Amino acid sequence: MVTLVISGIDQSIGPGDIVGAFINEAGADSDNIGKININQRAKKAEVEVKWELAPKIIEAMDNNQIGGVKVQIAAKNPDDLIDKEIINYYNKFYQLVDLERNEEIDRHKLEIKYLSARARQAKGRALLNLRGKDNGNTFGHRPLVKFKSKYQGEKLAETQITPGDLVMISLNKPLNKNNPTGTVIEKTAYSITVAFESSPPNFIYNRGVRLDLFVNDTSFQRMFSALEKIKHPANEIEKSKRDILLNRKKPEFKSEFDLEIENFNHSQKNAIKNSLQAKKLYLIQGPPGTGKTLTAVEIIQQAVKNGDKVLATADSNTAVDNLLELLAANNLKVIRIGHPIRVNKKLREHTLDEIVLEHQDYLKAEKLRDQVSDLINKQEAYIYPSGKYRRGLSDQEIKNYAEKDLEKHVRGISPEVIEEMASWIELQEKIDKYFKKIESLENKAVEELITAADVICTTNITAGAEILENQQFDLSIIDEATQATQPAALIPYLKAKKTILIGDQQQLPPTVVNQEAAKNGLKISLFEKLIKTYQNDFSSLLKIQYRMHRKIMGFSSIYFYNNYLKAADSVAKNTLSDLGFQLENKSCFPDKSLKAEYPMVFLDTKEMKAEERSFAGSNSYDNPVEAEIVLDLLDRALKSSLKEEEIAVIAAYKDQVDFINQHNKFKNVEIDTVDAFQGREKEMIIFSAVRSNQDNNIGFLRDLRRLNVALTRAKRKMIFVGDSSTICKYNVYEKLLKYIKKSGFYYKL
Ligand SMILES: Nc1ncnc2c1ncn2[C@@H]1O[C@H](COP(=O)(O)OP(=O)(O)OP(=O)(O)O)[C@@H](O)[C@H]1O
Repeated sequence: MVTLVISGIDQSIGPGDIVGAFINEAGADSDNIGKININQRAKKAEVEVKWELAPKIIEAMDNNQIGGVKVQIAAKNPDDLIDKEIINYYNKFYQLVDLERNEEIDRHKLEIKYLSARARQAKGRALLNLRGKDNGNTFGHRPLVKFKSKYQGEKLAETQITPGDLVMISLNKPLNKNNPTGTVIEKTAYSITVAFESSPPNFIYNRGVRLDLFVNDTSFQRMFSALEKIKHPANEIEKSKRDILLNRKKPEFKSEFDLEIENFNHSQKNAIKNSLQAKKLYLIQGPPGTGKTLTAVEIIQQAVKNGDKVLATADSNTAVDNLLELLAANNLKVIRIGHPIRVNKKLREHTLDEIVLEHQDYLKAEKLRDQVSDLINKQEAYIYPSGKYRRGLSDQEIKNYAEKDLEKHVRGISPEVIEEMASWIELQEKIDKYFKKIESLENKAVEELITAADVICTTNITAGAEILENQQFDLSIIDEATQATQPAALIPYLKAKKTILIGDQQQLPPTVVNQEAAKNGLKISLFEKLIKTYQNDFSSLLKIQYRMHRKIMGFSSIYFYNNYLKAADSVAKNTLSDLGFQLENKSCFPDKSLKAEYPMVFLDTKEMKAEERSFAGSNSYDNPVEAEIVLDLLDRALKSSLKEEEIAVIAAYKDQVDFINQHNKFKNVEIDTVDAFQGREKEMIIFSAVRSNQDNNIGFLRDLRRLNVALTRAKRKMIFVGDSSTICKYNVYEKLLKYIKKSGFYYKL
């Protein structure tokens, strides 16, 4: 039941009139109507009606008459009229985003609250005793402030705060909710420069301000806005995309058309063609190295040829830049939107902030800015009409008195002061006009550029930025779609008539910090949700990969891709020997495992004492013996002519990454976690599984998507180091071991 509120009734109206009107005018049945409460004093009545009938009654009765009296009628709670499944979706994701938001805020706030300022500085997440100085404007006239130590010539403390981070500035009260936030755009040993969206409060120029790494709340607000659109779609596009999301409507195809494309393999062509023929939605699953980005760019190019306006997004700035680089190389009219500091330097010329600098209207606005600054200088010569001087006179009154050429004081203000204030006010009026003109010229320039572009390239979150608010697109294409949470991907999804999502649900899902949010569904990407419904009719799989030797690919193909994945001829047989890699034929284990003829290797520590360790208070693990094995392998490989840049070490746990890093002497060998390596590749990868215990506990190695990512980063050689007696108690790892024993090299240390 839904409660409807009828307003405007008078004393003559009783329950019978209401029921009668509902039956006669709205076709209701008396069974559909429940309790009726009339409040004569408030001239209102509350009536319970069946949910299905409520919209019909509102439509028929609002501004209609009951018992000859005109009434208004609406739902007591408008959300009650929305379908349960829509409200449930909205409520669920609203709560999950809220949990995530609070977790991020709490983490920072807790640390700010419980750590002393010095301790937080020592952790690298705060800088103390600073002093801000105006440093002009940059990028679209965002005010810039440069912070240095308040002690002249003193270096800043070591910090993890880097350009692109969001920081909060405070003076004595780091938890005050009105503290301004800004983006770091430059950092040197002596200074850190922050761009603000609007003029920051004056206190930041005091001595002794503090700068803290903080949360980017805008991201969360944009996700909330996208969710609001699910509940209240503002147009047909949002409504139809919402219905597809919730499986209330099928996406459909347009009529067939011929497409001539070269240089793409069969599965790519298929995906491109289907994507172009899809009316509202298409999903492309691209296993590692299968040309997802290249396929996306071809779709965009074809769509633009057909006159479409395209929004191209991904979750991370790096992935957006990858798209941008290819799009720009294909001579498309593309604009990158986002803070230039977060855009790769090579590609900054494509950012809106740079392109706008050449626009006629923007140049005009710049000239006006010069003129306005002259006016501001002039204004300084006059008395500012503060309360003390104006004594309650309004601007207009001051101007009127000045015109009268007064000879006497007014309210104790001398005629000279009145005249000065009037001059100040007149100049201010001119300045305001100039600024209005400047703003409208700048807005016009930005709008013209965005309207004229074929492709707008930005992150999922920034697709929700204000400057794109009124833009609608024919197509939005979301790369890396399995790494974005649903509320983030909904932002570009809801902005276009059609959306193509490209990703791989067999690789790592989005990062979610709040455990409850993760457990309740925030880790399930939009791609993963949609492919469950639309896999058969509206998705394609890319089947040829251009990265790995076929034996490196083999296990992943069998286990994660139903054996559909094939290695392109150009890579299928690539080994380390093609890189001029040579070994002396020694029988030590590193040499044996580095032999080019074995692309896939398992070094088993089960008979060694190679136990994992975990430090109190840490939920991470390291394994010093495995680390030593890894370092031996590195040493040998580099002595045998492999380059440091060609090798990476991936460890399953952060503590192991840190441990290996501490003992590694090769600066350019990258050592990192699986999660950090998603989307990357190297000629050779050494993987340290870390877990080795009596309880066969393998922790988050149980998420097999992590295993899939780890196994698919190497082009020519993949060495797996681990304790089979712990990890191979799990079926997949046992199968992996069997696979390597059969088609690679297995060695018991
Ligand atoms: N049809 C093709 N013919 C030849 N090379 C191709 C083809 N398709 C893709 N490639 C190559 O494969 C490599 C991987 O392509 P791309 O970066 O687009 O893949 P991806 O699926 O996005 O990779 P990742 O899994 O790392 O995200 C690139 O070097 C690309 O040039």
